[in-house]
Amino acid sequence: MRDLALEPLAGLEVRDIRIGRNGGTLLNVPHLMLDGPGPTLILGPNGAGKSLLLRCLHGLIAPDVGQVLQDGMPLGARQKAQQAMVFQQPVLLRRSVAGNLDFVLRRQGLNRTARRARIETLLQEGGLTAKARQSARSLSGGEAQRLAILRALATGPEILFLDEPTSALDPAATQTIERMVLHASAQGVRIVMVTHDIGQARRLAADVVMMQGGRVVEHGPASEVLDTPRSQAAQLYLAGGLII
Ligand SMILES: Nc1ncnc2c1ncn2[C@@H]1O[C@H](COP(=O)(O)OP(=O)(O)OP(=O)(O)O)[C@@H](O)[C@H]1O
Repeated sequence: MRDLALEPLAGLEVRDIRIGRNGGTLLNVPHLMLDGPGPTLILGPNGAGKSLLLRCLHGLIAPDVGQVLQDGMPLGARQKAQQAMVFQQPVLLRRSVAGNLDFVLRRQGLNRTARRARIETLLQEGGLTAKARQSARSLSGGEAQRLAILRALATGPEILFLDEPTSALDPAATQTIERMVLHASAQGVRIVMVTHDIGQARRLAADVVMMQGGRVVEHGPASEVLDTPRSQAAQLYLAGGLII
């Protein structure tokens, strides 16, 4: 486990990334630094470029120009191996709940005894102990998302990206996942999460990135961005105005 007193969270920096398609700009971020304690919540209307930014940060998409740096180093295999991502629709293997976790732990080279112990801890963290032998495909939406998060955490990431992980879930399931996210954050994992839910941003975020039209229109402490937004785009979005 990371010693939080000695070791700061892994930092992310965006340097002038741009993505264009068919003559239009999908993403244009001159600079963005995520080096605070987090969690960072990315907010904005549909099509604002939130998922694209997340995918760039995770190295799933290479920008046309520009760079993403992790702790000052360009994203390479080593940096990507320190990151994990959870999608809106959890992607699970056709195995048991425990089998899904065992799969990633095996790839990390853990022996059988170590894997068992780690699986037990993870299942407890996610409240899935009773479902260990059940097929992952038979889980409810909230349970499946919990397992997806546990599997992402099983790799021991320094950075966890989450793309609207609770958008299809009810308040109770959302609350469980928010607790898991905050727990991971407290353990020293940098959290970068996309949401449409302003309440969720208030509950979780240390800092908020507000996006519109492929651009970051505001980034700052959650209280500042959510309570006293400077940009008109953020003011409208937070007031529930229709941004078309
Ligand atoms: N591979 C691609 N090719 C072309 N256009 C794309 C591609 N991926 C995303 N886009 C476009 O880029 C824009 C931003 O998409 P993105 O998925 O990042 O939005 P978002 O803010 O996450 O929206 P939502 O809240 O609806 O998920 C959209 O107009 C989308 O259609």
